[in-house]
Amino acid sequence: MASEGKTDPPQLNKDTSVSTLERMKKKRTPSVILIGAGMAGIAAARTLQDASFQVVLLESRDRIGGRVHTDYSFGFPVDLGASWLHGVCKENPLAAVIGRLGLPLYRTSGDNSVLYDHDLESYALFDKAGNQVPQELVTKVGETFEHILEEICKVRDEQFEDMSISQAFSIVFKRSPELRLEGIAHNVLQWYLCRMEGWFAADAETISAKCWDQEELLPGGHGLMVRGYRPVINTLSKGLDIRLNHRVNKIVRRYNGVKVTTEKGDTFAADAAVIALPLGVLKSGTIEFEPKLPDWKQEAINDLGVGIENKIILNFDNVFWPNVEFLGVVAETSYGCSYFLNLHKATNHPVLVYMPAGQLARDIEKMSDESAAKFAFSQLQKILPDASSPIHYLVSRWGSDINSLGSYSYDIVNKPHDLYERLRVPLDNLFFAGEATSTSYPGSVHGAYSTGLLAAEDCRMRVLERYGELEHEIEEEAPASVPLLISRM
Ligand SMILES: Cc1cc2nc3c(=O)[nH]c(=O)nc-3n(C[C@H](O)[C@H](O)[C@H](O)COP(=O)(O)OP(=O)(O)OC[C@H]3O[C@@H](n4cnc5c(N)ncnc54)[C@H](O)[C@@H]3O)c2cc1C
Repeated sequence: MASEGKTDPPQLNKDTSVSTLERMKKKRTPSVILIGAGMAGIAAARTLQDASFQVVLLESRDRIGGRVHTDYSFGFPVDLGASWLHGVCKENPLAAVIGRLGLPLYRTSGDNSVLYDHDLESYALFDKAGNQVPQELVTKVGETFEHILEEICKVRDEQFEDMSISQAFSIVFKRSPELRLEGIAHNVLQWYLCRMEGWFAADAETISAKCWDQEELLPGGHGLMVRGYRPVINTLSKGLDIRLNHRVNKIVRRYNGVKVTTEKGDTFAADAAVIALPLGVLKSGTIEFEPKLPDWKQEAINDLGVGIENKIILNFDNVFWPNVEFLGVVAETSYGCSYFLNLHKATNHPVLVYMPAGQLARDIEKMSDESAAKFAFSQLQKILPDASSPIHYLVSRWGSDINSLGSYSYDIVNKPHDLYERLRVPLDNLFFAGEATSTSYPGSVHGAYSTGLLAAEDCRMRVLERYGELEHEIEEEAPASVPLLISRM
């Protein structure tokens, strides 16, 4: 049992007879400690509790959900963290939960598109003087941007060494000077780059050209969770033993179990632990592991990238902007560009969401909330000089929040894509989950969810195997054995 206090899991004496041992094995309920009550930790806890494990979930914040954070202070839900379901299709690991809850989705893009694709989305882009960029030009530059990305794939396939997306851009421009656009078209191209940087929460100078497209894109396009992500978290966490304000700072692993200690000195012991902490927290070195993590695991933590994207949510008393999904300001550099998601389209509430990423997000985090909101509003005034001031605002700080220390993971230049898998691989009775352990869907909610399920299953198998219960389970549940398909006799 995972118990608070200074208890270790039961130790077996050397002279324990086999029959006593057998009885102990049968009597004990397998136990697990989950660390981090984000989507991954909650998914793992739910699965293990449903598999009759004794479960305790330790969470450092005074709330659950982690980087899923729906705020209700405006009188309606708005997401400060994740807000899209990437891949509105039945193959999405979260589709069943979302479907069962009847939660509405608002699609902002079509099949097989990443967020910076232009199809199906409606944009209104403006220059710094407030002149709207003609729509044909926006579409045309969008096509050029896609063409450049195709050329980037050719360039990187020819080279052994990795390079950044911005280096790859330069090579493509040298080879095909006609793709290097001028004037306002150049600025629109920078805006597309700015959207791409938002997707990775990182600057083009750091994103790997070899790996930028390695994640798996589910079909169905991207759907905004109209009522926020919170109902999903609430449903999955029902009935779990969650201890809020429990910041873990030490994890000890022994052959017969794990011991987890919090900042306040509370100790929990169990057969196994699932670590579902953000990559940024693991990178910070604030969690002591005993014994130390092996080099290959520590390298995965060090070498995976973690980017920053934030949201500055502006609530107005009326809608005075065009009826499009995205409003954007184009500029000479991607750093100078900006965009707003028009939540009014999806939710009917007069809300615009400003979303800076990479260095810009880092710079804005240095400001007070008030200054950050003013900055976002000043960007809006470039488009609409007569814009009325927001009545409320919310500002996220995912980069400096000690509970996240970053928004989500991405592939940095010169580092292999298999780092996600290395981060996931268990160490004895320690299992790892979280978006940064997902090779297929890193940086997403459904990715975090599926890693939680996977870690739970690995944990269940290992712990039950240890107690010899897996054999019984298999005997009981699958009496008629199905022959294995063996291709070589
Ligand atoms: C601004 C933003 C926008 C995003 N947009 C989208 C989107 O539209 N769609 C999408 O699919 N994904 C999006 N994402 C990514 C998505 O939110 C994450 O991939 C996912 O929520 C991560 O879940 P997780 O369980 O891996 O980590 P987390 O949700 O971060 O959970 C980890 C938990 O560990 C806790 N913790 C930290 N330190 C400790 C400690 N020492 N002891 C105990 N607990 C600790 C944290 O408080 C947290 O609750 C976005 C993220 C951000 C920040």
